[in-house]
Amino acid sequence: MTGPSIDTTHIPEGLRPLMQAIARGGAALSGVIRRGDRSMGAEVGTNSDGDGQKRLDLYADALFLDALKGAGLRWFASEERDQPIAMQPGGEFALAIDPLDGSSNIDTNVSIGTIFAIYPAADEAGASFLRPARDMIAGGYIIYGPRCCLLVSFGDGTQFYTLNPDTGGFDLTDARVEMPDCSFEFAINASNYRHWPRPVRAYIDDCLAGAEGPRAKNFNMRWIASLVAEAHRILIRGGIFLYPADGRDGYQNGRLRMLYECAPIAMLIEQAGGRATDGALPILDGRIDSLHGRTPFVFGSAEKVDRVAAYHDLPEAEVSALFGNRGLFRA
Ligand SMILES: O=P(O)(O)OC[C@H]1O[C@](O)(COP(=O)(O)O)[C@@H](O)[C@@H]1O
Ligand SMILES: [Mg+2]
Ligand SMILES: [Mg+2]
Repeated sequence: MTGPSIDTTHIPEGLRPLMQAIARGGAALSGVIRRGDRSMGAEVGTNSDGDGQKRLDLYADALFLDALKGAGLRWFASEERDQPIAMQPGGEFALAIDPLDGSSNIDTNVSIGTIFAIYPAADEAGASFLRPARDMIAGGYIIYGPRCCLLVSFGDGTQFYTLNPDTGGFDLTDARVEMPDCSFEFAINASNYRHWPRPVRAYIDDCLAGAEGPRAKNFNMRWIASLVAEAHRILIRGGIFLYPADGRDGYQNGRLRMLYECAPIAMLIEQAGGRATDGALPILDGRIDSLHGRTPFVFGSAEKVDRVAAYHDLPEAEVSALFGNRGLFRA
């Protein structure tokens, strides 16, 4: 793939070819999404984890695999593939990707995205990916919304780029995003309330109790069902996102994947001044032990994420108390 890509002024030199390839892939995918071929939302298979795959999931996976050829990658791991793929033998980097995040929104023209994490390559694919999340060299996402934007962190702040429709390249919008916290919004799939662990129920109960409850504040709720879109909103105006473990079969570690969903989003959020945990411990302190492994995920404004962790430390009597009696958490 050739053509315009991304303003490289703030991108570390060694990562420029790879970031240019990712940007070209993202711009190309954005064009396909904009054209709106309705067959892209069709269910065409299932991945190794049993998740349904839409035509656009597989199209995006193939598109990025092709776009990243010759960009210094040794290993390519994708949500849509059972095993990593070997790329250039001398490549310096290993890239894990969720090529199309938020697939349930394809048909409805709601924002969807791509998430990626870049690690230093080891001789084996396993050693490249199954390592502490803090080894990540870069984490980022592309959001295909009313505007197409690319956010990336190389470990020194979070950078924000916007696709320029006139040039087809990504222009720098903000070299260092700082997440404000002007929002009392939480994002969680509330239909799973009955399956949540008690500390999560207690936290949400207290938000729902509003001005009359222990938080003494009215909260607002959002659930887009596209992790990238929730992350983008929270980076722009603050708030909190939770996808906890729950009692449903197969949800003992929640729904979201550590390698190519939670770890890169956690890096972007931390680097913008926020916090990202599994409910208690920082995601980036976690160690990935299987390619498609899941983790409970809580991220957003530091104070809100810390408060969720504190609910996990509450004595059982406090967690079970009706919100009005949860004395420790009066605003
Ligand atoms: O349908 P649910 O359970 O609310 O889950 C929504 C979550 O699932 C996801 O769509 C999973 O990602 P994929 O679409 O890449 O499988 C997230 O983007 C989103 O946060
Ligand atoms: Mg996803
Ligand atoms: Mg996906």
